[in-house]
Amino acid sequence: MISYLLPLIRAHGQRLLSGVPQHPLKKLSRQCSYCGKSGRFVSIQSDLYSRSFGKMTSPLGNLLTEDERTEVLSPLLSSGWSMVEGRDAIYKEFIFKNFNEAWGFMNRVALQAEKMDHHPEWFNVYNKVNVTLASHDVKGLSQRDIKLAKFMDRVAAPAKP
Ligand SMILES: C[C@H](O)[C@H](O)[C@H]1CNC2=NC(N)=NC(=O)C2=N1
Repeated sequence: MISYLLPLIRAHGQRLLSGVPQHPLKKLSRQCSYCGKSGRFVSIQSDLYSRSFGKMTSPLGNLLTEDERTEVLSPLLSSGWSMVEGRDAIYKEFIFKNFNEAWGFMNRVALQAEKMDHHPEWFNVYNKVNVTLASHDVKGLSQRDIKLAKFMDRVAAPAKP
C-alpha cells in the first residue's frame, strides 16, 4: 500500500502535508486530474488517507458527499431551501418588499455569481425571486451551491419585508 502512495506523496507531498483538504487523484487513474502528471496514483480519498491526513472535504466543484450533505445541506433545508423533486438541486423563494429590493438582491447575487463563475437558475416577478441552485458540470449539488445559497441568505436577510 505504501508503494502506491509514494508517487502521490512525491507529486503532492507539500500540498498534502500542508493540510490542503483536497483529493485530486482518482483511483487507478493514469493521470492526475489536478496537475496532469502521469503515473500510478491511488485515490487519497481512502481510509488510509483519512487516517493519515485527517478529515476530507471535497474540492469545491465535486458532488457533495453523504457526510457533507448531513453537515452543510441540512442547515439550509431547515432554513427555507428545499430539494427539487427528481433532481439533485435546491430551491428557495425569496420575497421582498417591492421590485426595487428584489432587483437589488439579484444585482448583488449576480456579481457574486460572476466572481464564482457559478450561476443561479432564477425567475423574478415583482417582489419575488425563485431560485434553483445546482452545479451543471457535475449534474448535482456541490460546495459551490452551498456557498452561493448562504450568500443569498445573507444578502436577503436585511431586505425581508
Ligand atoms: C463554461 C462555464 O465555466 C460554466 O458553464 C460554468 C458557468 N456557471 C455555472 N453555473 C452553474 N450553476 N453550474 C455550472 O456548472 C456552471 N458552469
